[in-house]
Amino acid sequence: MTFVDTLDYRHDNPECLGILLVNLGTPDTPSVPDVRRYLAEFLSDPRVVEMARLPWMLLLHGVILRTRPARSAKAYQSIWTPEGSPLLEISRRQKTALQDLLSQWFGGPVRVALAMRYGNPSVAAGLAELKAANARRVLVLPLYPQYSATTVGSVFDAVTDELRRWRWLPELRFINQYHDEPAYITAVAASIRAHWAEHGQAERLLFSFHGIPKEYFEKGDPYHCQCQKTARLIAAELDLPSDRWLLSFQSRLGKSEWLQPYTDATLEALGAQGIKSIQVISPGFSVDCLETLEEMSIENRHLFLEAGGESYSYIPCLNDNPDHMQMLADLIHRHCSGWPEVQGPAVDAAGLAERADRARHMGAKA
Ligand SMILES: C=CC1=C(C)c2cc3[nH]c(cc4nc(cc5[nH]c(cc1n2)c(C)c5CCC(=O)O)C(CCC(=O)O)=C4C)c(C)c3C=C
Ligand SMILES: [Fe+2]
Ligand SMILES: [Fe+2]
Repeated sequence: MTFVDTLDYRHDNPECLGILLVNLGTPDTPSVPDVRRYLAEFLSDPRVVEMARLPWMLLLHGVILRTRPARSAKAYQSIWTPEGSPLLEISRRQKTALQDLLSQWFGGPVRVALAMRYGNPSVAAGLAELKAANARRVLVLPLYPQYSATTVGSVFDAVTDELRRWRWLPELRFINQYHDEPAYITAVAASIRAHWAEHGQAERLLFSFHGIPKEYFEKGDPYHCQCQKTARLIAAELDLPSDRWLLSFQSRLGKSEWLQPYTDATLEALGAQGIKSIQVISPGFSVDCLETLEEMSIENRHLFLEAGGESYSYIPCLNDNPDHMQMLADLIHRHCSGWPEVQGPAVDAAGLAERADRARHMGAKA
């Protein structure tokens, strides 16, 4: 076994705190070969598809990777921007904003790196960036508000698989979820209120979360419960009565049953029941991506309008808005408590409260 070494080790190398942000990942380009490469990595992950390996690999390589990439590439092409994939581009902006905030907040040097669970920049590259900065302590933040083994569990696997190869391990902490963080709930509720202020309130508000196979939930994945709680807390923060909002699960893949109710069927049913206006939001995604910009914003709009609905609006993810960045910086700050770089003159409670006020003010203007 050869390990990843630290050949430039010196006693007086300055240390820093490392923050590794990890999101799902995206193809390098929306071309069919790049989408196929990305899907092959994604769908080979046993956290994502738990089927027995041999039959699944035969099905994946024999059927799915011959058909799905063309369809998915078309969907990616419809959302691709001059800067590239929205998921990666917005994640980069989040990284820059968090680097700025945390550099001000922490008493010592801090380095924020961005990684994608599948595709690029890889988890190994993100960890290598932190290693090059001599991060002796690393906090991993998977950018998923709700825990699922398919997402957060898989980030843990990727991080630990890479670190198993290192000679000198950093101290490691791992954020598991933030589905009921008060500042997260408040930030999502504020984005809904801002949408209402501009466009008025629809008859229904639909919270749509990415689905997972129902079997995973039955085996103890807490994702379903955390989605329910997120939605309930946001509705409570908005004083929205229970008959005005609904929760559903989107993006089902394959033939097995996933978490119900499904978003597409819910929208069709609402249209058929005579509901004319709906606003939809996806509080399970940290940034806008294929699943929100194409599926929620374009495809599902057609379903609702064809079913008799008249007005459909998609409320964007929090992305890099200041409330969101403030909330994530605060989450990181708390999870780093006790580590040497966190102490020091840069942070005290009054300073933090003042910064929170400033960020809220910026958010109100944005
Ligand atoms: C087979 C299984 C899948 C499971 C389980 C799953 C869970 C899951 N995914 C997200 C977040 C995202 N998924 C995205 C795209 C995407 N998801 C799957 C499959 C599963 N996801 C596929 C095959 C794809 C690729 C696109 C396609 O071919 O349909 C994305 C968007 C990526 C982008 O580039 O924009 C996100 C984000 C969560 C949160 C989750 C479980 C909780
Ligand atoms: Fe997915
Ligand atoms: Fe539940």
